Amino acid sequence: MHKEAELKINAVQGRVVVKVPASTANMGPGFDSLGMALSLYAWVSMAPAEKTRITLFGDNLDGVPQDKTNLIYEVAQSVFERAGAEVPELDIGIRSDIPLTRGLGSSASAIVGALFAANALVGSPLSEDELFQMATAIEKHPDNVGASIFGGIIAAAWDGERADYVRIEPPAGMDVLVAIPAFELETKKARNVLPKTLPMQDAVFNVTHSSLLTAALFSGRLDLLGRAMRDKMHQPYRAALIPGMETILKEATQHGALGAVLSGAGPTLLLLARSGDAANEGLVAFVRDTMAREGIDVSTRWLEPCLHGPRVRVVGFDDPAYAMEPHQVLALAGAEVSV
Ligand SMILES: Nc1ncnc2c1ncn2[C@@H]1O[C@H](COP(=O)(O)OP(=O)(O)OP(=O)(O)O)[C@@H](O)[C@H]1O
Ligand SMILES: N[C@@H](CCO)C(=O)O
Repeated sequence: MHKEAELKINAVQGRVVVKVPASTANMGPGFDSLGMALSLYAWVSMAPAEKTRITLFGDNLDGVPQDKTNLIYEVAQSVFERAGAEVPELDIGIRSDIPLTRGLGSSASAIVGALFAANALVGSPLSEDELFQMATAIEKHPDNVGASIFGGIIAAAWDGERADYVRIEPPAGMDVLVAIPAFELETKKARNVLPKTLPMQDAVFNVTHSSLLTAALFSGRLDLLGRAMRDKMHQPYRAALIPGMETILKEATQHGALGAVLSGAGPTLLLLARSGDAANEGLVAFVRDTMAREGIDVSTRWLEPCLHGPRVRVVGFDDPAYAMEPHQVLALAGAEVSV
């Protein structure tokens, strides 16, 4: 049992609300390593209860379980177990602007939201690093969870036992265009199409380009992104699952993008562009037209890198918001950018 937890169990008398950013993983060649937090969010509210209740809020959570098989409930229990606390019944509210199974880190945001909410609920006995280690062990790749926890860009490596990372401040003046196809693609399916081994020359291509990309991001060399974001490890194998992707990745820089990649395991495509560039409208049209020619409905959205990780707010018993239903607290949280 975690000693501090013995003293602090149920230290929070109220409801915890956590706001977590979405994330994009890989950034092209940095497979399972490079991630960036995005200005799109999910919220988790959590309070002890007599009987478990899980309330879903918004349009993006269709099919998410509302019983104890829910990912957020399960992850919360792993925090209590680690901390030596017992909170078997929970009142959980979930709201998400991050579409599920689209390559924008919805599962990572749920895991991170659950870890931070449960930890806060029992008095924060686990450090940020412990939460990052747990998140990585659950999600299996640190790029999404690292970005959601630390914000900005992270370069991470996990050897199956410990994950290490360095956070990079995103270069200024860079906007993010996401093109989200109307169809779902589970990470599991998109990993199953990858080969078990790679030709040496492709492995070398990825190591060199991932290093170049990390250094370019670190030093603000936006001019290098188009070439540095090329990949031979996963995108060529996943292209068959996402009609239009190959053309967009190949031609995006001719339409003004700094670089273009598959976001995480897809199917969302992510394009980096200079903020306020006159070419940006044309870039959106190029992406939409290319996908339309393949018969794919796509919704496009401009985002920014998110510079922070989870925002945690405790709604105490005397807070008027405490009497609200979880979804009302989450509606409130959605309106309050400071949460
Ligand atoms: N807020 C949530 N609450 C509970 N479960 C969730 C939540 N968000 C995501 N999940 C679970 O995660 C699954 C999606 O995970 P998956 O890894 O396939 O996609 P993703 O995380 O959106 O994409 P990627 O990992 O490529 O960025 C959902 O089907 C659901 O089971
Ligand atoms: N790095 C992972 C991200 C998915 O969560 C992949 O591309 O499979």
